[in-house]
Amino acid sequence: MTIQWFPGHMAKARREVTEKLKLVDIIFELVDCRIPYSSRNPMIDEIIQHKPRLVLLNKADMADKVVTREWIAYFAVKGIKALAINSHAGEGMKNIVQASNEILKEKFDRVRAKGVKPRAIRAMIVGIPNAGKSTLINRLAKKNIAKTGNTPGVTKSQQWIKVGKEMELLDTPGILWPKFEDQEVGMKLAITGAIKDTLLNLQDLTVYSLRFLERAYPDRLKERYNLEGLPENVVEMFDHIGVLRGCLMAGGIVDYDKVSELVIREIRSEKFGRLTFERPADFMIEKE
Ligand SMILES: Nc1nc2c(ncn2[C@@H]2O[C@H](COP(=O)(O)OP(=O)(O)OP(=O)(O)O)[C@@H](O)[C@H]2O)c(=O)[nH]1
Repeated sequence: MTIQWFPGHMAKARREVTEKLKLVDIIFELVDCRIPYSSRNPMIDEIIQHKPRLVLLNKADMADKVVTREWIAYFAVKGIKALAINSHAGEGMKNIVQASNEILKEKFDRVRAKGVKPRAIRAMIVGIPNAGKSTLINRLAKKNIAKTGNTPGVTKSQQWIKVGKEMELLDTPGILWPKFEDQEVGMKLAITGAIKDTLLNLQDLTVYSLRFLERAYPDRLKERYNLEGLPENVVEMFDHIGVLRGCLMAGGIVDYDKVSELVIREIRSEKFGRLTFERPADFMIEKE
């Protein structure tokens, strides 16, 4: 199921998150570590306002480690604590509890100062479809409560899940829409699997991805496709890959659809190693 983000659905999603905000002390804003800008909801600051938040850079196992550190520093400059996590393998889970305690320390110290023993921290996860919300809930809960899937939009219908003694997590995450109006953002959402390929032209996505690799990871691209230099024209690159990998039609003509499927599959299956599709330096002047 793909969520259709019509204006009515956006308003409903916003209302639901705003309602749940009242129940919690802290928001876990889950984003994809490979696209920390593009996988954020465009209205997130306005929606969560002054509620304390922790940004969780999920799928860090697939992202470029060097760039991940840059993103953590970028958020720190904005006064926002960000952590790299891998919900799939359960890496970074303890850090989430620890960081939440630190963020809420003043608030809970005030309660303690009145002689009252503070209750557990209440948290909720907010993110765009396919960010890994259900996977993270299951990891924090240490058992399979939420339903997961690799198709965007499977998270369904609330109770509190205990995360150790110190935290309680809402079992239903807040699902918000991505910034898909921007075509480049759309490309990055598609290449990381946050939106379905069928929403875009696969050859366009491949051209975008090859240009990205040329710019950001030229050596990996050259090595993968035995390229001595980088062709000036992207069609030449398609032809080269097509011949090299046998993506041909009758008569030896290169099949651009097959080349596209191959390149996209290889990027997604980490044949180019860990990739991050955007760097904080690109966003120093806020686009929002
Ligand atoms: N490699 C890797 N994969 C992850 C990680 N977290 C989640 N995934 C995968 O990402 C896909 C989406 O995860 P879900 O937990 O279903 O995402 P969701 O945000 O609940 O998705 P919706 O229900 O669409 O809102 C699944 O295939 C997960 O296995 C991670 O840290 N690393």
